[in-house]
Amino acid sequence: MGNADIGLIGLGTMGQALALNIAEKGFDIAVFNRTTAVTQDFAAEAGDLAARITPTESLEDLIAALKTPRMILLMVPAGKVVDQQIEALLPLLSPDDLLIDAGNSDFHDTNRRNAELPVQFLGIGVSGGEEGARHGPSIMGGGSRANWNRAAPILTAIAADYQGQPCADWMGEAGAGHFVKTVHNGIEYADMQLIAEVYGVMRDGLGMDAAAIAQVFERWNDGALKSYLVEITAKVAAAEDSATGGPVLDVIADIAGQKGTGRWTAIEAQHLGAPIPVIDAAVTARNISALKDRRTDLQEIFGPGPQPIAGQPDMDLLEQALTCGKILCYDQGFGMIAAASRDFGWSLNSAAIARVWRAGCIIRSAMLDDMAGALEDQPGRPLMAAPFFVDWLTKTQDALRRVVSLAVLHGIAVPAHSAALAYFDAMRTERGTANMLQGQRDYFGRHGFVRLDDGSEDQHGPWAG
Ligand SMILES: NC(=O)C1=CN([C@@H]2O[C@H](COP(=O)(O)OP(=O)(O)OC[C@H]3O[C@@H](n4cnc5c(N)ncnc54)[C@H](OP(=O)(O)O)[C@@H]3O)[C@@H](O)[C@H]2O)C=CC1
Ligand SMILES: O=C(CO)[C@H](O)[C@H](O)COP(=O)(O)O
Repeated sequence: MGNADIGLIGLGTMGQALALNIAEKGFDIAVFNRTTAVTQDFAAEAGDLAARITPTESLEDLIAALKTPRMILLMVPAGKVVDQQIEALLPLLSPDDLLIDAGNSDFHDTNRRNAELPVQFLGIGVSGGEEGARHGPSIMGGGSRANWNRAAPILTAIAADYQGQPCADWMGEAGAGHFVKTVHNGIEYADMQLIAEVYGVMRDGLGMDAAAIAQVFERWNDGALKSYLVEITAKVAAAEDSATGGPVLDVIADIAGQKGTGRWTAIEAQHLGAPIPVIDAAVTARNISALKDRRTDLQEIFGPGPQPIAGQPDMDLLEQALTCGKILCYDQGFGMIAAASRDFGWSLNSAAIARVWRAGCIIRSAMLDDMAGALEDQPGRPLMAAPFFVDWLTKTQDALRRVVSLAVLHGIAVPAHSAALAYFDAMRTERGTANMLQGQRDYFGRHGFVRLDDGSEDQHGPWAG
């Protein structure tokens, strides 16, 4: 039996940063990577922390380096790689040993692994990118409470700290942690898309250059929108390209990558019947961004969409529209979490989730603390019905309406803002238009409808013949 408190497999961007973080917090860690040279370089560059790190070159050596019962964290790409890695480990493990999958796994896979594996298992969502992993990520745990309690001393020690509280918590059984991380990433996509749309209005509608745009986002980061994403937006906009001397932004191709978690959120929301149109719009916007050739062709046919907006730029209007869109996007994310909690029997605690997202993760923001408070005060109620957010939505909805109108009239695509506004209007409309859908369904398929006047079900209209 070895001395290491935990093992880590996968010394990529996240694995290396997590391993150093774990060592820095005083835990002995043994590490293994498929490519041995990476392990050797990592150990050689670990500096003062090297004393707490045991580099190993085979899974057998890794296992031998660990205290029993063992705890091993996997930080490898999601999907087949996780299954293959687990398969390779299983013959070396005992039933009490605990495997922790810390990558961005599909929560359905985590449900399956949790049910099937002959060892202990946790699926945890880790957010914060490389910097977060190194100095304090946000951690969303899923699996049995007992297994969480086993890993919690290490996971809470390495997590981000929000005013003395660790941003690491148990979300629920089985795949609950990876589910919450998936929704986190869906919100991340939406938050980023809302920001990118405001950038588009500034650049294409108002003719602002990257430096001016950077200054606006920097200022906004002192207000209601204070957040990591707004902070880095200002930095991205301000950065200079060494080759051209111009803004880096101007040389970055307008084609967004995506590894799939935003798409998973959109797909899962459809299964749950949970409306998340801002997240859907953000995923679709990334898909459209990838159709560069088609966009180039169509611009030649129709001419460019965006036209200059005349008049004085009103940055306050944009700030309020972005704030309004953001609140509505989070309302949708927490609505989806509530739907999953009901359907999967997970008892997900929305306020606790908001608390875990307050620091360390990519979507961390000042507003998440207000959200945690609002969700705590009114469990089971939508975020947008909480008095604090009712005030915000009341005072910013007009700006959202005006920015969407201006953008639409000037050919600037703002799908996430438009989706947020349509959601707001639809959600506060008691008498919607689905009576027409029901009439159509009954007309062509005798699907039946409910009568409003007496509540009778499976009624049919007078269209037979
Ligand atoms: N990057 C980020 O910001 C974040 C990433 N994540 C998630 O963390 C996980 C790791 O991401 P990241 O560190 O960025 O990825 P990297 O690509 O930087 O590293 C991948 C690691 O997995 C190992 N690996 C790849 N394929 C295999 C395989 N077939 N068998 C064994 N080992 C393999 C690589 O080893 P080798 O050196 O041999 O190639 C490497 O150590 C992913 O699930 C990702 O989605 C989560 C939050 C944030
Ligand atoms: O999980 C993350 C942040 O929270 C990862 O950075 C993830 O890769 C981001 O998603 P995508 O690559 O699809 O933009």
